[in-house]
Amino acid sequence: MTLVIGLTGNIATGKSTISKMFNDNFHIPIIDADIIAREVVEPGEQAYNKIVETFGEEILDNERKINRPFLGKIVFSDEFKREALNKIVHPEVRKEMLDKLNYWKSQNKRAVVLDIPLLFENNLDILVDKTIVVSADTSTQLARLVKRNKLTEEDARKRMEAQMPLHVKETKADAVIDNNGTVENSLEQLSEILEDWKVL
Ligand SMILES: CC(C)(COP(=O)(O)OP(=O)(O)OC[C@H]1O[C@@H](n2cnc3c(N)ncnc32)[C@H](O)[C@@H]1O)[C@@H](O)C(=O)NCCC(=O)NCCS
Ligand SMILES: Nc1ncnc2c1ncn2[C@@H]1O[C@H](COP(=O)(O)OP(=O)(O)OP(=O)(O)O)[C@@H](O)[C@H]1O
Repeated sequence: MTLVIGLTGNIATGKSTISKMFNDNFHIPIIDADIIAREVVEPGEQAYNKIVETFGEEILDNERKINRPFLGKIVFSDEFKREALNKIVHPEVRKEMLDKLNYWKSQNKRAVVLDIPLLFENNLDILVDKTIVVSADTSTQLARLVKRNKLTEEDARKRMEAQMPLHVKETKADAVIDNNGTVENSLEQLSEILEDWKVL
């Protein structure tokens, strides 16, 4: 039996940093919703065409690819526009994730990780056996987001507000990793969780 672990957290709390540990330290495969969400909107894909129809050609860059920072600014300032984008992208992401999950299950992997930022918002926790939330204080989250995405503080806050509050996610999770400290400290927490769940 493959243990399916759902990994989530809010933007810039460190979910990708923890996700990488599953592969690098424990050889557990990861299915990353953010990566799939990029692949399904490449030029020529069905979702790409629908996005251009809905948002217009002004969201394309000079290579006719989607200008992600620009589209981000639009959808994180308007929840109806965000909903419209989600409606186009999420079904495609879900399909791909399920295909990949079935593949890893067929390989009899002891565990597999579904790395999904909107796991609880979209009720995708029904797909997994256990959930882990990666947590960080709001101030840490904001600082990491401003630095990494080169956003203004106002734009960063808008992105943070587009997600379910972290403290609510924490109450829904089977385990929480406090990622305010060092990366090494978070690795120790992850290792303990996996030992607890008899994955190691
Ligand atoms: C708006 C877009 C173009 C911005 O792209 P950008 O490269 O700047 O960000 P990226 O995709 O790397 O996402 C960064 C983080 O933003 C948050 N986020 C992304 N989309 C959403 C959303 N629709 N609602 C809430 N939070 C979101 C997540 O925490 C994610 O990890 C892009 O995020 C997108 O297409 N979003 C819709 C699809 C989606 O929901 N993806 C998330 C996983 S399925
Ligand atoms: N424990 C830590 N100490 C210092 N910096 C960290 C730590 N964890 C993550 N970071 C940094 O914070 C930023 C956000 O981390 P990461 O990309 O892992 O977050 P994320 O939750 O996956 O974000 P997103 O939801 O946007 O995909 C990155 O620049 C990362 O290098």
